[in-house]
Amino acid sequence: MTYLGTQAEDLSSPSLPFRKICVVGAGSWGTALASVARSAGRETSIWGRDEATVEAINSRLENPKYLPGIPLPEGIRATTDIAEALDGAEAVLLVTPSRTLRDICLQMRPHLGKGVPIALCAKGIEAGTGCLLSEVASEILTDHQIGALSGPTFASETARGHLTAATIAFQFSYADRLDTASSPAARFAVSLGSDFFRPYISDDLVGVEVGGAIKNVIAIACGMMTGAGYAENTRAALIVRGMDEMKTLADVFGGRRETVTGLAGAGDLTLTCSSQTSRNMSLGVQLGRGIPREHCFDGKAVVVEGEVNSVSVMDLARRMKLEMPICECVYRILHQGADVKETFAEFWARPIEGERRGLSISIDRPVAAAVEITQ
Ligand SMILES: NC(=O)C1=CN([C@@H]2O[C@H](COP(=O)(O)OP(=O)(O)OC[C@H]3O[C@@H](n4cnc5c(N)ncnc54)[C@H](O)[C@@H]3O)[C@@H](O)[C@H]2O)C=CC1
Ligand SMILES: O=C(CO)COP(=O)(O)O
Repeated sequence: MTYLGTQAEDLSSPSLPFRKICVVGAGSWGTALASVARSAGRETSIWGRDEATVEAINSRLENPKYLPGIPLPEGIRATTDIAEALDGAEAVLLVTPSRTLRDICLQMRPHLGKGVPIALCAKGIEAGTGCLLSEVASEILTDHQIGALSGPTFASETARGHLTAATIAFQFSYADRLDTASSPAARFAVSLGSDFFRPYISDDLVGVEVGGAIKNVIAIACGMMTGAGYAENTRAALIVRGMDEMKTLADVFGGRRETVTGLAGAGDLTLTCSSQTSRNMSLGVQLGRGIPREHCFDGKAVVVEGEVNSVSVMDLARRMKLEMPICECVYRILHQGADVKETFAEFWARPIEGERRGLSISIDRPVAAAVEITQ
């Protein structure tokens, strides 16, 4: 089996799949991942806090609240009891929204088996502390290896069995490097891989997490500009300038730029900025069309990670004196009442600058042209 390294290595021991995987969180992505694990042949449990959802998964093989009409494979055991869900689990996929992470880790801690690795599947940066989610989890679950699973993965598509690729990242310990096949990343990959789900392995946890956290904020920006009438050229430009902001943050945390151009960075950014299946993009489109926030999604509460995370990202950017102008536009519109059209008009009228950071050029534009945008 060949996994990591610049030279292909032949590993004598094959990776051992986890016997039982516990998915914590029975929303759309948690349910889709339980389906992935079960379809790959794993014993699979899923913990959810909603009795009705748990009951429906067990009795009807469906999650009517989050993935209505999508059949789940037989044999997923759903429960509202976290101790029962974690009992005997050799690995955990943690799939509740980013703001709940600290609390869920504390709930899980007494029930986790010794050394069970945990892959975080939420996307974000903790509000207040500016910590990556892996830093939060590592602080609480000190005896467990913490990694992340991320990539261009709409839950409804994955659950329907559409081919999906994702990155599974864990920092590699010295022992992992000696025996790559036994590393948590490799074991998660062989445990989840199937004819429709293709995991790629990475040892750049930070790069993967930064990609996931920033892409949602940029997707809101793309949505806002689409809703406000900007065209495809502008959206493509925004995606790539957004990737530049990912690189800025990856540099600060010690992530790799090549990860930013991989599945969990460019891949997820492209997906999320191209489709209103994305809740982040969709929120942006609605706001760009002038729909007040309280009326977006017909007034329903929907998890929009980029909305909360624009606060933590900007907080971090300010503290570290980083320039992240697109994230700043989103923050100002969402949280300071700035106008969508005026804010993005100002953004595109910034002084001319080098495409690459570090190429130190800043030229004031000679003419301030007023451009009327039409749909
Ligand atoms: N839906 C998708 O396509 C994908 C989502 N993600 C990420 O997965 C994470 C979860 O999102 P979704 O599953 O989409 O959300 P969702 O809205 O479909 O479900 C949220 C789930 O979290 C639970 N929850 C909410 N607050 C909780 C709390 N305080 N304690 C315990 N459970 C709580 C809800 O009961 C529900 O089961 C997010 O960070 C999202 O960015 C990542 C990849 C794909
Ligand atoms: O992360 C996702 C796809 O990879 C889901 O995006 P949304 O949270 O915007 O729906």
